[in-house]
Amino acid sequence: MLRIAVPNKGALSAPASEMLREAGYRQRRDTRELVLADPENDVEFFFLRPRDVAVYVGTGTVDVGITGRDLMLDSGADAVEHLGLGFARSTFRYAAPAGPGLSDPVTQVSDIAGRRVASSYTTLVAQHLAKQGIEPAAIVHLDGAVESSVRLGVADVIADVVETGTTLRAAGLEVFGDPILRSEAVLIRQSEAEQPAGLDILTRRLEGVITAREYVLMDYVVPADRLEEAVAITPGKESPTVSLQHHSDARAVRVMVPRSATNRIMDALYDVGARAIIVTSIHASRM
Ligand SMILES: Nc1ncnc2c1ncn2[C@@H]1O[C@H](COP(=O)(O)OP(=O)(O)OP(=O)(O)O)[C@@H](O)[C@H]1O
Ligand SMILES: O=P(O)(O)OC[C@H]1O[C@H](OP(=O)(O)OP(=O)(O)O)[C@H](O)[C@@H]1O
Ligand SMILES: [Mg+2]
Repeated sequence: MLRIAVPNKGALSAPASEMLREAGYRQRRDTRELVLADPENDVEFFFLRPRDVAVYVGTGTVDVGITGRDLMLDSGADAVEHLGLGFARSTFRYAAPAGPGLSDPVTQVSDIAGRRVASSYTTLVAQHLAKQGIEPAAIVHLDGAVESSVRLGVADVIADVVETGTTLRAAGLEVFGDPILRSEAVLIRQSEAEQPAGLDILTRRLEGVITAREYVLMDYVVPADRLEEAVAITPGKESPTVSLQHHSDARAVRVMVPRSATNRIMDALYDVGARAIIVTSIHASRM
């Protein structure tokens, strides 16, 4: 039975369970449940703190887990990324007070030398600064609400998860330097261990959900002499399916296109003479 760790709280918890449910697995109804067996699919779920998922996977106590790339790297656990899951995307960045009237502002990474940095991801920060030869005065570990640390006087700079930037702005902070890391939810497994039985099925199922989320199905009709132009716009994941229209010699095309580009592609297809362009959501897929 494949043992899968899933975050029990926080930003990753609901979308992780949602993805597993879409992939056909049982998920808990009550957030206090800590273990859930799904014998039909030969898997067992362990609901653990997001930070602890990599620790359990790294020691082999569970076979695989869902966590954030940032959390996995910060944990130092003996685990590797098996599959990017495409949700909980964020950046991990430095930020400091900004604006006119600051006597000695921090505006670039080298300015961190001699200052105090607060973060929940102190291993990531220490590694990043060490690599650049920058010595901070201190790296202060906080559990959360790191954005408040500067105002409250325990740090001069923070390194934290940024998605929309709303939390930073509310705290009067501004990012500086390049992102330390781009993160998303990932499925992880132990580094050197043999692939556990059942992981291939879980992987295909999750990939199926990701594809169904990222792509739509597009159908259109195009005059035969413009087919090549249309296919150049919609090359598909592998290749489009082209058939003959029944009452004319126009071509009917069915192809997968990235959901985010749907309208741009429809405009471009229209310009090369395609009509009856219809977009359909993909409910499930196995590529
Ligand atoms: N606003 C956000 N947008 C996208 N991803 C986020 C956001 N906040 C956190 N994450 C991601 O979620 C993971 C951390 O989750 P979360 O913040 O729930 O854990 P935690 O801070 O350790 O736990 P908690 O805050 O519940 O004590 C990281 O991978 C992080 O990149
Ligand atoms: O850029 P934004 O869209 O504002 O999102 C980023 C914020 O979301 C997370 O906080 P969370 O809610 O997990 O609280 P925490 O800091 O207490 O962990 C993260 O730690 C940032 O504070
Ligand atoms: Mg958090």
